[in-house]
Amino acid sequence: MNARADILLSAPPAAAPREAEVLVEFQQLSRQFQAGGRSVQALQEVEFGIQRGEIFGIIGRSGAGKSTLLRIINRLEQPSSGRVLVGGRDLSGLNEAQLAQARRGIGMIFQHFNLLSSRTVAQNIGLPLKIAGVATVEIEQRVDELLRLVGLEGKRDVYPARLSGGQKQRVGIARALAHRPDILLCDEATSSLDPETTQSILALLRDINRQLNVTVVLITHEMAVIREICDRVAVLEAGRVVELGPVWQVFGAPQADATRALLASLVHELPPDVQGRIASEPATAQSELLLDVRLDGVSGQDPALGPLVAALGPATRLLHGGVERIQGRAQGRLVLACAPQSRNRLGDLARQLAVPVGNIRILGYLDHA
Ligand SMILES: Nc1ncnc2c1ncn2[C@@H]1O[C@H](COP(=O)(O)OP(=O)(O)OP(=O)(O)O)[C@@H](O)[C@H]1O
Repeated sequence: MNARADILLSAPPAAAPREAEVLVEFQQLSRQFQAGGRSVQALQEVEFGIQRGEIFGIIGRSGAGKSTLLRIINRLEQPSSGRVLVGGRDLSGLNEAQLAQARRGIGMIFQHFNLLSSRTVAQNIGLPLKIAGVATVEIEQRVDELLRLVGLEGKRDVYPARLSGGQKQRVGIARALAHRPDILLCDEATSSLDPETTQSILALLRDINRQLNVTVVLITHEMAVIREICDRVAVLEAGRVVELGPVWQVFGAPQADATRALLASLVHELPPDVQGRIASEPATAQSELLLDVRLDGVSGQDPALGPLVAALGPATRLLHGGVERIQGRAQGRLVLACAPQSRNRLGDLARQLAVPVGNIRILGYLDHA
């Protein structure tokens, strides 16, 4: 699907070298809510900029303020104090018509797609244009371009109920791009999709970003998504930005406790496609048991593969690992996938590797559904 976005939708091509132009700027932004007679400080003195052309991630624990921050960009929420500039412009002084016009430059997609079930794919995509009073012929033409962009040419007249989750999100993306926005806000856009579909939607978002130079701002609970496509990331904790920087830096050497806690799911350094498929229970009979084995020098030997397979069964696979010898002892880590029944043989495995059984952790189950 990646190649789809080479259809440039009659937009000018992205300039090759991107200049660091700040497109969204938060200035001393705070937001309070009154709930049940008490005040909740959802955002506190947030101050940073998002550059044109980047894919920017916002992460944080539940309740940290991510949605509020995202929704303030297109004024679905209002700041209590401070300012947000979009393209150098403060949207707070605008009347309704001006705000509607400004919002056309900011598309948004959602976790649950928010499609109208009584409208076809084409009607859903064309709706923002219809509302804006665009002529029918022009809408038809634009909808065709957008259908090609998201790879849904064959689904023009289908109703949402007949689409898969990934296809629904493609419709959501097409609709969000109808007005050729500069910014695309993504609110947990892949959180209800399976790992493979997530990858294809991320590839589409990346293509849209690169080919159309649309700035993407996304919030997600999935750290693997941030690692996969974001250029920079901000970490929110109790409404404050506690860390911000390029993803390689923040994920490679997290400074804040909040960041370290969020990244705990990635410490095993599994490839993103594996990371996204780990579940706490086996989903199907084909699901594999995933083990993390720490070799901490107790064993004097490098782990031999034969006895390891003898303990866990012939279907055992090595997914990730590294062993080094320090002062003649094996140190390292192995991540193994094996048959779920091997769960009862962890004692054997510990004996074969000459490690305490506590060095073997069950990470979960790898789903192949
Ligand atoms: N309309 C509202 N009225 C009252 N409190 C609100 C409202 N919207 C958000 N809050 C509160 O503001 C804080 C930040 O909420 P927000 O939804 O922005 O966090 P979040 O990081 O997006 O959380 P999650 O990951 O769970 O979606 C929370 O304490 C939340 O309960």
